[in-house]
Amino acid sequence: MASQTDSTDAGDLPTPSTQAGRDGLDAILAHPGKALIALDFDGTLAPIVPDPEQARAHPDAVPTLAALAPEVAAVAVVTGRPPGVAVRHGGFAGVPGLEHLVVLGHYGAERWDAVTGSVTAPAPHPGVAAARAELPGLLDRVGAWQGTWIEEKGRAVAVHTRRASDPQAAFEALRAPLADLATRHGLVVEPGRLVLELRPPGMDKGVALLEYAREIGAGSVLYAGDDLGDLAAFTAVDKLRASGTPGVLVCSGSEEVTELRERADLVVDGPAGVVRLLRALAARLA
Ligand SMILES: O=P(O)(O)OC[C@H]1O[C@H](O[C@H]2O[C@H](CO)[C@@H](O)[C@H](O)[C@H]2O)[C@H](O)[C@@H](O)[C@@H]1O
Repeated sequence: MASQTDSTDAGDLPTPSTQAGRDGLDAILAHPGKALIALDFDGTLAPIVPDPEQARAHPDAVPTLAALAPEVAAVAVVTGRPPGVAVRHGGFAGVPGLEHLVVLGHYGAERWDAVTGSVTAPAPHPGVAAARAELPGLLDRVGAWQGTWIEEKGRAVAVHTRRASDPQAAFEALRAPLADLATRHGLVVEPGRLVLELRPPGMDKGVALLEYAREIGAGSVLYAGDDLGDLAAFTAVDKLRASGTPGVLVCSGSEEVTELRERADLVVDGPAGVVRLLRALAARLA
C-alpha cells in the first residue's frame, strides 16, 4: 500500500494516500466528538534516544495534545512502557486539557487514568520473575555483545542492544535464546527497536485499542505508531474499518522500522511530524 510522506508546513492537514485513510480523516473532521486519537509513546511522541530513562515527549507534544483533547472524544497513549513511566516522561499529569487522558501501558495490561491519577494493573505473571532471575546468566552464557543491558519494567523485562557496537547483530544473536527463555516461563517475546522484551501473553496494543474504542463508543479512530508492537494496533484499526468505524493509520517514520510504512495511510517524519500533524488537526477542529 502506498503511503504519503509528510512534507507539509505546520497548520496544513496532509491528505492520506489511501481512500480508507481519507474516509477516516473525513469522519474525524465531520464528527470530532466521536473521534479517538491514540498514540504510541517512544518513537511517536518521544524521539528515540540511547537511554530510555532519558526519553522525553517532544517539547510540543503536550501543548498540542492539550489543544486537541477537548475537541475529540478521547486521547489515549498506547505504549509498551509501564504507564507511570510514560506519564512521567511524557509530562502528562496535571495538564489542563488532558484531564481525561488515558495511558494504556505495558501493551494494554496496565492503565493510568488522568481523572483518578492512578494505575490499574492485574496480578504479576510468575514467569517474569523466573525469567528475570535467569537473564544475566543467560546473557553471559551466550556471550551477549558488550553494551547489551537489561531494562527492569515491573511486569516485564527487556533486553536492549542500541548501545552495543553492532546493535543489529547483538539483537539478532539474542532472538533465539530469549525466545527459548520466554517459552520456558510461559512468556512471549515482544521485539521492538533494538529491544527484545519478555512479557506475559494475552494482551497487545490491538486488544487494548479495540477495548478502549468500544468502551468510549468511538465513531472514528486515528492511530499513530512507529514500531513492530504498533502493528497489532494497525490491525485493530483495520478491523474497526471492516466493521464500519472509519480510521486513519499514521506511521511515525524512521530508518529502523519499515513495516508500518507499508500499511500506513500517512507517513510523517518521526515525532516532530506526528506533532505537526496533531497540531494541524487541532487547528482545524478548534
Ligand atoms: O510502545 P512504545 O511507547 O514505543 O515503547 C516501546 C519501548 O520503548 C522504549 O525503548 C525504545 O525507546 C528507547 C528510548 O528512546 C530506545 O533507547 C530503545 O532502543 C527503543 O527500543 C522502552 O525502553 C521499552 O521498554 C518500550 O517497550
